[in-house]
Amino acid sequence: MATLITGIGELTTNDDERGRMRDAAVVVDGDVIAWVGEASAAPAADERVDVDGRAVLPGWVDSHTHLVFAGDRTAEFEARMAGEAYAAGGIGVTVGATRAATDDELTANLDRLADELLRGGTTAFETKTGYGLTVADELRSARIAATRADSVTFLGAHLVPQDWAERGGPDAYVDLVTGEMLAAVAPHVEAIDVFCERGAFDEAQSRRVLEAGRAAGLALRVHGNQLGPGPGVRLAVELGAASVDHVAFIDDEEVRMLAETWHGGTGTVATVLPACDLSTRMPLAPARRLVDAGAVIAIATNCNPGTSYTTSMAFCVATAVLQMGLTVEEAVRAATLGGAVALGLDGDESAAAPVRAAGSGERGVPDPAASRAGRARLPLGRIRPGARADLQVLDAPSITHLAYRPGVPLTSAVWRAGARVV
Ligand SMILES: N=CN[C@@H](CCC(=O)O)C(=O)O
Ligand SMILES: [Zn+2]
Repeated sequence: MATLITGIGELTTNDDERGRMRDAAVVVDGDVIAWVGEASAAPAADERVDVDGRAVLPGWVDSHTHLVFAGDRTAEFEARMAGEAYAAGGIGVTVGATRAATDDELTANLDRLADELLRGGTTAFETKTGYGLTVADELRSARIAATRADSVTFLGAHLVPQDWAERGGPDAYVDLVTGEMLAAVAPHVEAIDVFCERGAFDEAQSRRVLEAGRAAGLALRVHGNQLGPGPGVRLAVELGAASVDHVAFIDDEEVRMLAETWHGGTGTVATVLPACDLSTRMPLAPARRLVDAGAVIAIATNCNPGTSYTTSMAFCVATAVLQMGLTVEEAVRAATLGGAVALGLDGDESAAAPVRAAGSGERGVPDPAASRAGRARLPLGRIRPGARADLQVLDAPSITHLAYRPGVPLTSAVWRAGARVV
């Protein structure tokens, strides 16, 4: 059934050919965008929805979340607001609660947060394992994640579990992550990630994890330069990662390296996580410097109970404009198309492929076994014919109101894969 969405005062397409349009209309047919143009030239459709001059933009694509977890870290947050610094060890609190939770409890929590994302206009999201840290718990986390996420990332290298201190320590745990754990989880995920940071995994351990993931045909992601300067950005660029995330402590040379990855058509996305920077009282990632240098950025929530317990992409976009110096257009593009590019789901050759042969500039061919069931992937992040029909309506005349009226829930209607869900 085809639906004509008309009366669009301002349409943000992210499509280089169409840009931002006034007095526009969109036809949704099945799960795809079938037509985009001037409302006055719109074709007939089975159903008609008039948004009465409101702004329409693509659904948010949240490319960095940790939604398979149990428990709460309010006490840690209160201590942080009283001056205590964030430390990776807090992850262990959530690991304990997650291991103790049933599948139903983890699924219910994921559903609660996925529904919250949707109500806020997020029509596609990635989520990670990483609070199980045993083969069985990482495998069940990946399976539960796959029930709702558009992309799943294996983060067995999130923290060295306490019980490994006397079982050979970090290197022995990395043997498990890159061996039995990866073999079990790889068929259920699209990417592998590592927390390359003091208190988590060092450069050599991170390299081992990423190289094992690449050999399994997975896309690479890195939690890098979050708590201080470190090897994460350089490692991500060297190994052809799809994204390096956090990048709060990054120097001019690392900014240049990230921008340079895009000179050959593919590249490593720099994902900024504003809500996490604020919640951990860390410096905000230099999004303005990254964009000015020609890097491709994404904005994501990093929703997790430890450092960023929010599902609001609108809050992250407003913060990116008000505090990180981005224009509204840049922030909206980073929170939609940027996320899609980071996930290799924007449908364009220019995107970071799920797997990129390191250093060669060539695209690796994703190992079909590495992505779940080889599901057909409609392009995300743009409103143009052939894209998945993911769009949101703002109760506002323009996207500027996302920053002009920060904290106000402006998303008033959402279509996901052609179905109206809000
Ligand atoms: N830094 C690593 N992982 C999460 C934090 C996880 C936690 O503290 O529970 C992050 O991206 O911020
Ligand atoms: Zn994270």
